[in-house]
Amino acid sequence: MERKNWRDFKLYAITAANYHPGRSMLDVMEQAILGGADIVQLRSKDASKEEILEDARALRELTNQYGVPLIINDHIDIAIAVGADGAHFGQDDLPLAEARRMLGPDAIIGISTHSLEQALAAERGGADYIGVGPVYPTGTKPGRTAVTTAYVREAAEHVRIPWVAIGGIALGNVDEVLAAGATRICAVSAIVGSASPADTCRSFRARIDAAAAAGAPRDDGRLYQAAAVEEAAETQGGIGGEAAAGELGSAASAGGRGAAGDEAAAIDQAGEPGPFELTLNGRRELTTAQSVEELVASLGLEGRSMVVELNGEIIARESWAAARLADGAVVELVHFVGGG
Ligand SMILES: Cc1ncc(COP(=O)(O)OP(=O)(O)O)c(N)n1
Ligand SMILES: Cc1ncsc1CCOP(=O)(O)O
Ligand SMILES: [Mg+2]
Repeated sequence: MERKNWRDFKLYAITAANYHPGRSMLDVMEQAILGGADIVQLRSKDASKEEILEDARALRELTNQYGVPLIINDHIDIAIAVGADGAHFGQDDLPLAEARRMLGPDAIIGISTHSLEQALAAERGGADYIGVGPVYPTGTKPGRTAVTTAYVREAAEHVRIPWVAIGGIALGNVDEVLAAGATRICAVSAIVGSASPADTCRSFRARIDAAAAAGAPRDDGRLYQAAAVEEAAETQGGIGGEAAAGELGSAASAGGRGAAGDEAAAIDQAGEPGPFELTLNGRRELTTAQSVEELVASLGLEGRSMVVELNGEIIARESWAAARLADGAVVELVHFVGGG
C-alpha cells in the first residue's frame, strides 16, 4: 500500500469506544478510513494498559493495511511497542523534548494547544503538528473551555507547521471552522458515534475539499485570497489591506499588467509574476498561478480526479501545464470526492 505524505492529511479520526456500543473499534475505524479519514489516533482513557496495547496492535495492522498513519495518545511506551507512526501529547503530558528523545527524529509528534502562545512554543520545540482546540464545548472532554474560532483564525494566520482543528466539530458546524481558516479537521464523536462513520467521513471530506476549491487555503496555511492581497500590496508598493481586494485590478494594472484577456500575467519589479484576477467556479479570485497545473496545485488539489474548463474549453490533464492563465480567465473546476 502506497503511503502519501502524512502532512497532507485532511481528516483525523480518533477512537472512542464509548460512542459505539455494540460495534467493534476496528470495524468503526475501518469504516472511517474507507470514508476518507487519512490519519488515525488511538485514544483510550479508561482501558487498562494491557487492553490499550492490544487495541494498538490491532489498529496498527489495520492502518498498515490502508497506508494510514497511526498516532497513539498519551502512551509513548505503547507507541514504541507497536511501531506507531507517532504519538500525541497534551500540555500536561510528557514534555515534547523528552518525547522526541524517546521516539526519534522520524516520529510524528503532535501537541495539543489552546492558545497561539502554546502553538508557537510547540512549533519552536519541534512538534510535527498541533491540535487547535477545543474549538467548541464537547462531551468528549467535558469542562474544557472552548477556544472558539478566534483561535482557529489566529492559527491560520501564524502557525506554519500542520495544525488540525478539534473539539465539538460536527457536520453542522464544520463550515464555520473551515471558514475561519482550518484546512484539517479532527473529530471524535461526530465520526465514531455516527450510524455510518464512512458516510460521515465522506461528508467531512466533501466539506473540506469544497472549502479548498472555493479558494480558501494555501499550502502555507494562509488564506488564499488574503495572501494574494498581501502579496499584491508588497509587489505594488503598499496597497492597503482590505481596500486592496476591491482595488487590485487597477492597482495591478498600474504595476504594468495588461487588461483582462492579456496573454501575459503581471511581472513585478523583482521579476516575479504578480497576482491577477480570474473567475473560479463563478467567484472572482486572485491568483499568481501561471498555468492550470499551478492553479490546481495552489488549491491543494494535486492528484485529484477532476475536470478543468478554461474559457469554455475542457483542458485535458496532459495539457494543464501548457494551459496558461491570464487576467480575466474563467476557470471551472469540478473535482470528484472519492468514496471507499
Ligand atoms: C489531534 C489531537 N488534538 C488534541 C488532543 C488532546 O490531547 P490532550 O490535551 O492530551 O488530552 P487527551 O486526549 O489526552 O485527553 C488529542 N488527543 N488529539
Ligand atoms: C481529545 C480532545 N482534545 C481537545 S477537544 C477533544 C475531544 C474532541 O472530541 P469531539 O470531536 O467528540 O468533540
Ligand atoms: Mg493527553
